[in-house]
Amino acid sequence: MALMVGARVLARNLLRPWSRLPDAVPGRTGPAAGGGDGVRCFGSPRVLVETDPAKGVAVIKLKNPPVNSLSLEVLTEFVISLEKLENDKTFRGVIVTSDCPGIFSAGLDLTEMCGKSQAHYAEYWRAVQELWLRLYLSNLVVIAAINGVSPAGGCLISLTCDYRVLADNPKYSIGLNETLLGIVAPSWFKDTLVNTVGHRTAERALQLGLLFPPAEALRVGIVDQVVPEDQVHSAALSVMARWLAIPDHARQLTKNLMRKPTADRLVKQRDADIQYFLQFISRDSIQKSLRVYLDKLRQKKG
Ligand SMILES: CCCC/C=C/CC(=O)SCCNC(=O)CCNC(=O)[C@H](O)C(C)(C)COP(=O)(O)OP(=O)(O)OC[C@H]1O[C@@H](n2cnc3c(N)ncnc32)[C@H](O)[C@@H]1OP(=O)(O)O
Repeated sequence: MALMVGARVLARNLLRPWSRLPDAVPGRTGPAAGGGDGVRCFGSPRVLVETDPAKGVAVIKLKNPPVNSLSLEVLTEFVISLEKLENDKTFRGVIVTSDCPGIFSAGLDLTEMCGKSQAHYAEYWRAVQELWLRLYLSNLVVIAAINGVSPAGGCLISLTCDYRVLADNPKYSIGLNETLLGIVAPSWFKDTLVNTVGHRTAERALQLGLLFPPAEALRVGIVDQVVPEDQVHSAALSVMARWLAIPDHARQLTKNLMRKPTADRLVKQRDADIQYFLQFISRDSIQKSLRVYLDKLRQKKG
């Protein structure tokens, strides 16, 4: 029942025409919209989309202050934005970045996984799965312009992209640090990391919950390029041009060839994966670990 409710809510959100999103920001054009002539902006307050139809490129900027945690709303709005871009033949590539200074994304929203109902957990997890599947198999060229720290779910978003550019700032670490929270990265998080850095590096990184600073992130291959902070966007655009020089059909089929077997493993057992998540996240010991971790984050300021 919980699964049906979750699926219904997500389906309703996904099918909702863009213009009727409650928070939709009307399209703006031109320099005032934050770009040069012809740059159009649309999106929702938490997921901004700037498009440059002439270049066929869009920029998705996560804007969920203070830390761009991936709440249910963010996940849903992200999927809707991506779907809208994919359905518009004008666009061939998208850059994913952050509008929150110093933070790419703090990962999954811990408050969505703590002290909530089973129905909520199911709905939330289905939304996490949906975003991963959409990004991982997107027909668009997807480049991550990582302009801030990127733990756990933030790292996962980057790993689904075709190429990762990281800003060279020692504070901007990236990795799947789930074990540090006393939780376990699901198998498809693990698969995404293994496909990027190889088995041994992934095993060590996952067990130790490693967060790699830029130079090390480049060395192990969790990112493809490290550039000065003020060049992240221009570097992402240069990389995009290179990827867009390849004929779409050949690149898309090749991407599918490389990624479909991994995605299919989740697609074939989505409901079982949700059930596993429900059982895991509902355990008293896991809820306690998450509460302790959240309290520690909150007390940091005091
Ligand atoms: C089968 C189960 C699998 C589950 C998989 C989970 C994958 C995940 O993604 S779990 C999330 C893992 N994320 C993290 O470990 C990151 C935690 N956050 C941080 O380390 C820091 O916040 C930061 C380095 C990202 C930013 O540090 P900064 O000093 O700028 O900000 P803070 O003062 O720490 O935080 C501000 C504010 O935001 C709250 N917050 C931080 N992270 C999260 C989060 N992931 N979810 C929800 N809320 C978060 C933090 O508690 C502060 O809240 P208050 O303003 O209320 O104190």
